[in-house]
Amino acid sequence: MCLPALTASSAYRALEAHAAEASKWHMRELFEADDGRCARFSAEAAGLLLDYSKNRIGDATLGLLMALARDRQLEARRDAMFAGEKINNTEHRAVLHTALRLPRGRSLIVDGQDVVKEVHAVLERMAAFTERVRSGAWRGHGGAAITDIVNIGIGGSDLGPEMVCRALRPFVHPRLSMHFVSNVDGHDMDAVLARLDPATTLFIVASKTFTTRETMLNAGTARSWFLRHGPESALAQHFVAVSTNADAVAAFGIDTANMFPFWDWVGGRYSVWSAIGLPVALAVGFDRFSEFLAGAHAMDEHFRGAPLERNLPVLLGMLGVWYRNFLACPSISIAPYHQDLSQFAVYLQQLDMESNGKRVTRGGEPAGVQTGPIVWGDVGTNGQHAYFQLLHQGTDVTPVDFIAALKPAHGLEGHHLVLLANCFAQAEAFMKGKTADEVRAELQAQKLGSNEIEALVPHRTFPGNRPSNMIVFDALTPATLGALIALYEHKVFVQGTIWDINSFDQWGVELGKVLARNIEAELGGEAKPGMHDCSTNALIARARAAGVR
Ligand SMILES: O=P(O)(O)OC[C@H]1O[C@H](O)[C@H](O)[C@@H](O)[C@@H]1O
Repeated sequence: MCLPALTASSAYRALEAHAAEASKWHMRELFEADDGRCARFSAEAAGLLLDYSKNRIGDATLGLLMALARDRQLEARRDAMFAGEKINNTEHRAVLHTALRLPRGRSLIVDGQDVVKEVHAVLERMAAFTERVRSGAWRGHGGAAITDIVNIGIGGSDLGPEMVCRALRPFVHPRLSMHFVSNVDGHDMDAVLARLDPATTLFIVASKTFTTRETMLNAGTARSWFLRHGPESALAQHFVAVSTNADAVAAFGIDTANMFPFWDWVGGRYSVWSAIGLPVALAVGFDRFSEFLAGAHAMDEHFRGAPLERNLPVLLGMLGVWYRNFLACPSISIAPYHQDLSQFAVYLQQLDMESNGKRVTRGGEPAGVQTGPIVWGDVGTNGQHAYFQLLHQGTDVTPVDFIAALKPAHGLEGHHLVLLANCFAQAEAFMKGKTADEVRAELQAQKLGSNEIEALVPHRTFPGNRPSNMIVFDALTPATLGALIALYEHKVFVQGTIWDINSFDQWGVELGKVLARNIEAELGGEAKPGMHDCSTNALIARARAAGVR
């Protein structure tokens, strides 16, 4: 079932040899020599255009990358995921976020159950519930319509719905304010509760396991706060749950009639398409939520059916492999030139780094090559005035994904033109750079003396040859956003397949959780301070002395 070592594959070795050659190329020259480069290195699907021409590649590079993808059985692996095979081998689970966006009427049998039927049964309940809340038919205990919705969840039970609600801001119901509390830090809950009227607030407790310490503590605090203002009999009007764990939901005191289920084959970081997306459906309405699912489904169909050479997730994924494994790039930066995508990089951090931050293969052998990159970024143009300096002139090469909508959702004159100009200019500057001769000519025109010119030349020279992808779409709609997220989900899958790692478990988050439980008991005085290292012991003692509780 596991693949042979990646470095042993002839396609990998051919790419190593090719990289030695390709690292001598400069993209400026590649563009000068080839007018057809942009047309050849662009592809379109599900409303997204991917222009990947500003990458350090030639036709041979792509040929070799696709050979590597085939060598790693990408198509068979992809089909196994879509078919519901238990590809999450350390948890013996299928990986079926793609089934969450299958249209009604399709069928997919997993363990004897038609998962599409189950999915649509929950979607129908979500549709009915969201309609009642949005229309005002669902009322708080004082008889008034809901005005504020607070999602309490963390990780995959927070990042997806929060990012999507922000991204679809222009579509949000005018009566509804959306809030997201994730951090166990009481400052988070405190700041949100201070703005709420308990009589018109609806809490969604969202947790796949319904055991996550942060979420349970925050949910308990929210419930106590509510009970200080409203009767216990009204809890059901103000608390609903989203989970796979009905017993724990009932034990918490939420009527399971007010629980929206999902399934163990939905990974937390892939769950925004499930009932975890309830805040999205409430905010923008069920029809828009359906469009969001349809956009992702369109990308699924593309990923399943398009030839590898024209396949957006495959291209994005294999370009990432090229930089990670052959050109030694440790991180990638995400630059959405769209304020409503302000949470997109944070969302991708969990999607990518929790999926591919693995050091062993599915068979438990050392991965043997670098795996998932560090993912970071922020919206443009803000990033330009913060960290783009390092991207232009730092010692590491960081590939950038630019993301831009051609049409804004606002009518403010002039802004969008300046925004897009900056986006395109940054990508051009990364690619072209500025040579020493260009700097000299510029400074001579300013009549600087030759000594000063020579002193400034190294500082003002840009090496260029810095890669970027440009992802462009017409406007940020539910459908486009669905396609965009699915594009990155499948990109992560492509890379996990090449590296032969399990992209769908996350054992790395466990150790800290266990240690925190121990220290929690010690800080609370329920357990004697344990035999930690002297640093941890001293920190515990200091916090106890400060009276932490
Ligand atoms: O939804 P929950 O079960 O509360 O889990 C919330 C999050 O916490 C875990 O520690 C995992 O790292 C995440 O993958 C998950 O999304």
